[in-house]
Amino acid sequence: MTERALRLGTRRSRLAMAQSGQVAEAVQELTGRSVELVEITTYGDTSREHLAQIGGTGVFVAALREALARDEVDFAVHSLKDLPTAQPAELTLAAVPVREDPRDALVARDGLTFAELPEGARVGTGSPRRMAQLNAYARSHGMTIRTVPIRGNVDTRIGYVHKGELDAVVLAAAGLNRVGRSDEVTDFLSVDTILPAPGQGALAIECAAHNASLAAALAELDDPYTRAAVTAERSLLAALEAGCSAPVGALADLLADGQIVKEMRLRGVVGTTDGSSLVQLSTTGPVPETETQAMALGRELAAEMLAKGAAGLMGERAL
Ligand SMILES: NCc1[nH]cc(CCC(=O)O)c1CC(=O)O
Repeated sequence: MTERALRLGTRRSRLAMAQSGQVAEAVQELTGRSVELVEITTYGDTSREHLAQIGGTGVFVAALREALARDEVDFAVHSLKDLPTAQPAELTLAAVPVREDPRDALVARDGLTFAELPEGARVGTGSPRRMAQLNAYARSHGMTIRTVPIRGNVDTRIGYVHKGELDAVVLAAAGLNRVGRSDEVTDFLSVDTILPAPGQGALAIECAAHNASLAAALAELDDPYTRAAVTAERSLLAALEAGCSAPVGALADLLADGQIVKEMRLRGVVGTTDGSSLVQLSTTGPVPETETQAMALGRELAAEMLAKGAAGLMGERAL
């Protein structure tokens, strides 16, 4: 008996197709079953409103999840940073593969780096997190930049620079890599300066909770360190009671002594979009071995950030 093809639900954007295509190949290799891509349009793809105005989290994710719930597809691939922090009981986060480059990247005219941007440079980003940190960095380095809210897919955003409408745009390095446009990057923004969104650069592979055999097969693609890191980052986000459009950056990484992994570090930042105030803190702990431990690391840092006034800085977000 030949088993039917596995149906992978995907958004139609170039980025979604690229990441779904890569996962489809890996799953095909793993299971020996063919994988068919099923295209699904989400509200986040069709709306021209600014992401912060569409409101709530998960605009890119909801339609894929509905298709999973209706059994129209067997599994779905999401950008982990687009996933709401609450996991629905009927779905399993079957795998979090090894994370790609988590950094934000600058695509600027004339090959400019961020430090080389001229006085008053117009920098496009729709992300309050990026605005807050870019403006804070500029302030502390005596630069003046103007952040300009934009949205759209990778090609649209890069287009603003090529058409001369903006001096630069900021995008996730991982997204540019996945669609084969990393050659456009003129500067990679260090995570020491600009913390990425929780989960940035990581993928989430989700299937129905009742489909235990598929979940077990997909789990082969899981990377425990990436999963622990993104779990801590998302736990921080949830404990701050912030969503994916909030000005929150977070990154967990491993601290090693030579080859020996010693601890996990979690860094977090919250700020006002004008960059006038930031709360930026870091904590370290033993490398989490369970989801509970990873979540505790995130909650611990959130409590410290809230004690330093983080909540007051998130109030202005437009929802
Ligand atoms: N918010 C949209 C989004 N969701 C995931 C990525 C790509 C990178 C990733 O997987 O983190 C992007 C584009 C961007 O932020 O530039």
